[in-house]
Amino acid sequence: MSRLVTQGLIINVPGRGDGTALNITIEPGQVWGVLGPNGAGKTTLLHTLAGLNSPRSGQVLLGGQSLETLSRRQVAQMLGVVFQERLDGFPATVLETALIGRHPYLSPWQMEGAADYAQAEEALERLDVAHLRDRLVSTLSGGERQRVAMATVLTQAPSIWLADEPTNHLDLHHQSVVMALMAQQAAQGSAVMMCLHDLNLAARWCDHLLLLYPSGEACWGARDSMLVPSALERLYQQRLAVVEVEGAPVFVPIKE
Ligand SMILES: Nc1ncnc2c1ncn2[C@@H]1O[C@H](COP(=O)(O)OP(=O)(O)OP(=O)(O)O)[C@@H](O)[C@H]1O
Repeated sequence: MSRLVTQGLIINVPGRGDGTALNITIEPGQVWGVLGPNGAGKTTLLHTLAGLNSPRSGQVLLGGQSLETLSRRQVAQMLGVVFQERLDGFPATVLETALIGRHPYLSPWQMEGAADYAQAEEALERLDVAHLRDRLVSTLSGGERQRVAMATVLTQAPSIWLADEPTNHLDLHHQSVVMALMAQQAAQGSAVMMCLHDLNLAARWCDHLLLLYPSGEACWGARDSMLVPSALERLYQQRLAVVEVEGAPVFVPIKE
């Protein structure tokens, strides 16, 4: 299992000062949530951790090796990304899309085998989209597409998950399904980091949080040390009321 480490990482958000250098270790078994308002740089951070954006300075280590020294194939065998925006215009069925998750393990012209199909079909079941296996992804609803994207990364079976708003478009039940899946992946030894807009899902399911401010300032640590109402109010520029439900805090915006 691999850990993800950032050393003095400054993400490159155009026109913004450097802010806080990120020195973070995401250990196998941990579930990290990245919180911050629109434009704070959450997606930029995730893309930088995946090697899709270059950092302004510092570096990212994947399984002890600098991301820059690894091939895309090596990266894809360790790290899976659930993107916020997807180009689903390519005409592929749900099953064909999930099978893309096996490509990092196949040689260029190798066809997927029975074990690859079994893994993809199991992932589709897990995300409640098996009944859609022969449908074109372009014909699916927003929530169905989101679940297919999750199933594709589950088929990839990465030891590090980076998920950008994985509960986007999902109804309440499927939000829980996805968060439980992330927790289960971590319990099985993966390291998970996800950007979330829902503070309450983060409070319930994440064990570590990174708060990212629009200035580039950041702080991170164990969940309970980060869920400080005054810090969250400053983060979102929004007054909050806090109640406790089933042992977890629930944050509600106060009507101004
Ligand atoms: N190519 C670009 N050129 C100029 N500015 C950019 C570019 N890409 C991103 N930005 C800016 O960088 C900032 C961070 O964007 P990013 O998408 O990382 O934020 P975010 O925290 O994920 O936001 P959201 O919550 O809205 O998804 C934003 O202000 C965005 O407009």
